[in-house]
Amino acid sequence: MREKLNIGTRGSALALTQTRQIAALLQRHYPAMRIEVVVIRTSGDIQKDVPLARIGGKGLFIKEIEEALLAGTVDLAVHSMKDLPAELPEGLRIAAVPLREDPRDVLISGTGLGIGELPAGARIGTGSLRRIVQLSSWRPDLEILPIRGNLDTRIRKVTSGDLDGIVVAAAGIRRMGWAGQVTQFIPAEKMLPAVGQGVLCLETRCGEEDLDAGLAFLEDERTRREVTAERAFLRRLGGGCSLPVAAFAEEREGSLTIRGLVGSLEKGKMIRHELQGKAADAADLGTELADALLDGGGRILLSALNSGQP
Ligand SMILES: NCc1[nH]cc(CCC(=O)O)c1CC(=O)O
Repeated sequence: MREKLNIGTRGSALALTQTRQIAALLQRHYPAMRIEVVVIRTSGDIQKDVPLARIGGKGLFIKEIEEALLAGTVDLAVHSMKDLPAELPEGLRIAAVPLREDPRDVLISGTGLGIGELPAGARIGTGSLRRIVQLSSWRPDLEILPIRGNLDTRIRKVTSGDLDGIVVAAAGIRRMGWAGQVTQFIPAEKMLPAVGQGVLCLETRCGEEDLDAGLAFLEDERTRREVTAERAFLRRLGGGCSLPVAAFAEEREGSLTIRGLVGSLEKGKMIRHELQGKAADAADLGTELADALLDGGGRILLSALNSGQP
């Protein structure tokens, strides 16, 4: 392995925690290596107050980090897989996919009541179309309010009483060591996770085989196949993280089950589908699931979304 490694990351508390965890694993594996964490500001960090669904671009938390990779300023980038668009820029690759953290969403509520028990009109914060669609299908009587910002500022909206609850990813909460604040771990049946949720992505430049070989000890092959299926699904739908779509693959004993969902702007309306097949055919299963959803009404839902009609 190399003598020196520059790792690029966003500067949010969660991104830094994730990156430092990877850096610590690398340092333990390569005690003599000099590792530097380089913080890079991304467009997503700069445009802090604009709802993500409105900015709508793909890879807002990624772009500047990928530019630094391509320019050689950093040799490795650590991202949340969920923030990574389906298509990678020419010249970059996913070198390693570590073991998936908890893929579920969680509710943090001030009163300790779960989604099923919240009173009508309870004010719940989330900016993600995927969560809005599934929440309003489950509990059309809740008031859903857009929020953005880092995890700690979101949690403060609950402790201050501004909101009755927020829905965020379990993985971020667990990595920060805040699982004690969770009111409810929401089962995937009720809230299908985003493509890649709970997974980290180690991205490098193509053609640096020594580096990729040196990172291989961090790879979890099962997580890689699950993410391969989910990202093939996303690619077929043409998506980034701002579409109201969800997909969640789970591998057991060589068999892969992938569940997908496409939502609409019409309150609570969504379509779901599920496929099972050989784990070795992960990418094909994801693509097939996307086609089944597109043909089963998803194409109309997504085109209405692009034209701004409900
Ligand atoms: N930029 C949003 C984002 N990207 C990754 C995570 C959580 C960690 C993960 O899913 O791996 C979050 C925050 C959230 O959705 O609560």
